[in-house]
Amino acid sequence: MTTLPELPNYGRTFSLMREGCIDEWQAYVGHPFVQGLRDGSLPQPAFLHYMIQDYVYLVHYARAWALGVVKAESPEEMRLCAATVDSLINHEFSLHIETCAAQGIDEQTVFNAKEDLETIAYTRYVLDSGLQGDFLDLILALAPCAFGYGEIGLLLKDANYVGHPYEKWIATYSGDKFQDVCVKVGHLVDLAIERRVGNEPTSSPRWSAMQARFTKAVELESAFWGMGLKAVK
Ligand SMILES: Cc1ncc(C[n+]2csc(CCO)c2C)c(N)n1
Repeated sequence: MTTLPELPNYGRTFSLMREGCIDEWQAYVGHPFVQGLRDGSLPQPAFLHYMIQDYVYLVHYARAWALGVVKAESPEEMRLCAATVDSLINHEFSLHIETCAAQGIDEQTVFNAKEDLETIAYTRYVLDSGLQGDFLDLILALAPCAFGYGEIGLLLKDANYVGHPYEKWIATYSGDKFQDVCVKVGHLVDLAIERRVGNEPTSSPRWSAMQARFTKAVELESAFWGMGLKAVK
């Protein structure tokens, strides 16, 4: 795995939280599944299993952003969450639907796929963060998804080529459109924190719980990659 020329610029919270769980973070973005995507050695059945579970993940992830609309406390927060729900449901499932369709699996079948434990654990953790907590708890559980795949996209970009077995996947996450989403999510998280805990968030009594919320989602991302690899063992 090559090292990043510099850290992606997804905002202040991203840098702080990433540093606050650097071991868990590196296990996530440098996972053997990601190495296999990079060099193309990941077996196709593992990728397909992951993509089916990831479709189910995205369905619940969209539900969690919809909960963000419910929990928002400013017009800007509400609009950003509503726009994310729209873009997830109406646009971002296409990579998954196309990958599965190429293997003869239609969308309804994927929608009804039996969930692996790792999928249940991660998605329900995120939803419960929003149900039990406030908007900030929810957004901190949602954030590692965007930031991590954004960083992975940049790490894998130079390994991509026409005809790479995972060309589309790498192109999706390293592309400008997705990188822009990460910047927007980063901005939303920074604003959400400023509004609720102020300009010196690390001095807030809430900081350690906030970091723990983020770190748990990072660990659940690693477990999700592990689920993909287990499918072929
Ligand atoms: C397990 C898992 N984690 C992260 C992503 C990446 N992702 C999915 S939707 C989206 C947009 C964020 O608003 C991002 C970054 C994924 N596909 N699967």
